[in-house]
Amino acid sequence: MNASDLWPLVLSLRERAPLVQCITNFVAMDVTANVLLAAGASPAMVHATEEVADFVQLGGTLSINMGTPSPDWVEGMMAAVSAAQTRGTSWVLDPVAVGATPYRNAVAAGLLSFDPTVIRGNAGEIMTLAGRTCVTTKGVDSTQTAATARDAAIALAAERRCVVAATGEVDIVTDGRRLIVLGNGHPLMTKVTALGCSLSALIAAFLAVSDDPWAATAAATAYFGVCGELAAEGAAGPASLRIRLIDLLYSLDAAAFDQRLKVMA
Ligand SMILES: Nc1ncnc2c1ncn2[C@@H]1O[C@H](COP(=O)(O)OP(=O)(O)OP(=O)(O)O)[C@@H](O)[C@H]1O
Ligand SMILES: Cc1ncsc1CCO
Ligand SMILES: [Mg+2]
Repeated sequence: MNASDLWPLVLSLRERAPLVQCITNFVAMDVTANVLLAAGASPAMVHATEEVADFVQLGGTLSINMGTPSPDWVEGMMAAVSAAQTRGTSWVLDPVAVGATPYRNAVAAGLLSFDPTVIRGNAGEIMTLAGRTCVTTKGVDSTQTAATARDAAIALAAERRCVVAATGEVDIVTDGRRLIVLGNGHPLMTKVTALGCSLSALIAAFLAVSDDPWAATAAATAYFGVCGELAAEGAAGPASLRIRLIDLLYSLDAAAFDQRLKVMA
């Protein structure tokens, strides 16, 4: 995998503007919708139990994020993933802070039973889902490095027959057989909330433009990492990083992507 394998998916996304249905948390909604629009996708934040299954029939992909769960929202998530499974819709699970509380663990287990196409989490979340740790997550932020999560990510992907992305200082994307390690991004990205949540939704957008969920997840993660790194380098702090990231997702060109992409393995 290199830039010339991944970049065509970025172009497809910009050309095709796929619909991405998101049930995400209160913190992430605005930045997620803006990230998707800047990258060329068409976001819809739709969570009411009464309409989520009908919305799935419109033919978009789906991103489910359990960052601020409550019973009525979880009911909507379950109705959406059930409809997605029946229709064969590709969907992404972001298991925010799984391991932190019994409630979150139960929500994650319920969602997992509907076979996500991709699970994207930080290292602590991926290790928890793989049964490698008890409570090592510090709320929504990870206390683990993605490199530590490598074996857990492979095991989880194989067990669940899905793609797993474990993000952090390096990003690992695996389907249990194939593995790519991406070295882009910047530590300042951890000072902006919900960038991981936004990446999960961006992965859902890329799922719409590729038949290979592993390649789609790698492309989304690489593109986001390169844009985040470039955004951080010119930023005065977290707030300007956020704005610059949205601009770069909109304007990044093939030459800059090619020059910056760090495929480490
Ligand atoms: N130390 C770091 N160095 C470089 N890039 C990083 C670092 N930590 C996170 N990133 C990048 O930030 C983005 C979000 O990943 P992260 O693992 O922080 O998600 P998260 O913990 O789920 O975030 P959130 O819950 O706030 O949405 C990814 O693109 C990742 O590569
Ligand atoms: C800060 C925060 N709290 C619940 S979800 C969320 C966004 C980052 O995951
Ligand atoms: Mg997260």
